[in-house]
Amino acid sequence: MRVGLFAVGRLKSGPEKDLAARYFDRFAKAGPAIGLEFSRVVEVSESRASNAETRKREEAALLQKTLAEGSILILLDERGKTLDSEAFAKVLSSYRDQGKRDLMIAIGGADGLDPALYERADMTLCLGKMTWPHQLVRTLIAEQLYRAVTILSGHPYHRV
Ligand SMILES: C[S@@+](CC[C@H](N)C(=O)[O-])C[C@H]1O[C@@H](n2cnc3c(N)ncnc32)[C@H](O)[C@@H]1O
Repeated sequence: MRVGLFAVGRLKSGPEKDLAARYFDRFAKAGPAIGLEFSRVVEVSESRASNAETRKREEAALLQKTLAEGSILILLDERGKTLDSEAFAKVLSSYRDQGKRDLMIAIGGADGLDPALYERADMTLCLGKMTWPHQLVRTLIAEQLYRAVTILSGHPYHRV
């Protein structure tokens, strides 16, 4: 199963971008052995429309364009479902075992994500009840993807 990320908001070169890239790279190297491949990071600029509803709708349209048919869509949202790392790993392996080909994880911009996406989404995932800036969210989810691979492959990176 191919796993990708859609992010509203571009990361400038710098430590946040480097750290996220480091975990995506580790995921890309370790994932194929257990049937998880890194597909891509799609980042789009925040819409410049004058009201939040329009901005979110425009950003959602860009996300919809990137979704392959039948893709699993996971939205990141502080009001979503909280999972521990083992449970998140199980979610990924369960979609993989169902034969899903693509999974996309989406991070919203300053306004959050468009309500229509919540109807389309397979899951809304919370990375803690506090609100994080999108730059940090990218690194957090990249690390959890890599951690999930280590959990599923029995690698000692993950210890409890
Ligand atoms: C700065 S936040 C936007 C907050 C916005 N006020 C909202 O209501 O969604 C940017 C994005 O980061 C992600 N995000 C921030 N905190 C999060 C958390 N605790 N768990 C999951 N995703 C989070 C979400 O995708 C959110 O759309």
